[in-house]
Amino acid sequence: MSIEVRNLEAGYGLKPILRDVSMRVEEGKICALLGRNGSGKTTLLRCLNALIKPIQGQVYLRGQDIASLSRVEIARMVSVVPQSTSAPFNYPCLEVVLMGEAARLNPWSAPGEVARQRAKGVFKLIGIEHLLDHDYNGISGGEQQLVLLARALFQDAPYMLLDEPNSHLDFSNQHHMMTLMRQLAKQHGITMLITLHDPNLAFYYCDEIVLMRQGRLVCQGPTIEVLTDINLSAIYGNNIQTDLTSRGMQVVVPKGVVMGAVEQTLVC
Ligand SMILES: Nc1ncnc2c1ncn2[C@@H]1O[C@H](COP(=O)(O)OP(=O)(O)OP(=O)(O)O)[C@@H](O)[C@H]1O
Repeated sequence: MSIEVRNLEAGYGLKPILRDVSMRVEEGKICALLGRNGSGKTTLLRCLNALIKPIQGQVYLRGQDIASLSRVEIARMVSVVPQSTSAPFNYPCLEVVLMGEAARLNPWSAPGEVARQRAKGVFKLIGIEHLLDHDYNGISGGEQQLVLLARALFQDAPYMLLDEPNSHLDFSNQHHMMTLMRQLAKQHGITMLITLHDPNLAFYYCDEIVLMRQGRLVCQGPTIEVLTDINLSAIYGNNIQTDLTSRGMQVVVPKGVVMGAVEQTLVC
């Protein structure tokens, strides 16, 4: 159940964004994709979900080249939590989550009572039962993100791609969700790729890190080995560094900030 990318070159139209990207994530691992805005993280996730066809190179899921799989076969294997929460539809949240069943249904059939009960179980797991009957477009951005996460969990696929799933979540929900993701990856062997902007979330919850810069993979490896000061400044510039908390936890902090006072101008 690994994900493997070999020598991938891909982009939009004739413009390549990703160049020579090769990586592998083993079953049950959570891998964080880190990189600055525009470095190609979302584009890579789109390739893994076959939304973008590579110019060169291959993506393998379960050892199968996804170019040989149908859309339905891919949808049965890959669930996605997209970056944007906006939707052209305005269904009740329960119906939005039930859409996660689409790839398993016969044409013109609808999810039955068993599926509905299972979907309600996912709402409970995430702690959003109160949203079941709300209209999707009538809830907050963070609540929409939790509903999309519920849809991905309900889809029950062996691969999960999450594009900044925390961007609208409050501090508590960010950690609740990442803890849940980690439990699911470990208990059910789900392989996850997740784009993050907070390297600390990667430190706490992810097994591996892929660092990207300008469409290229800079390095991949175990979190503790990759999130070094040298690698972080190669990606983000020299205004952040690693540090140890009084409890011995490794964290990433801005340089030159002491108790709310900026000692030096942050340099990007
Ligand atoms: N639909 C598109 N058509 C053309 N170019 C695009 C499209 N989407 C993204 N790009 C370009 O591809 C590059 C990589 O974008 P991508 O969204 O993959 O970056 P990212 O690392 O996910 O960024 P962010 O952290 O800001 O979400 C950027 O230069 C972007 O402008």
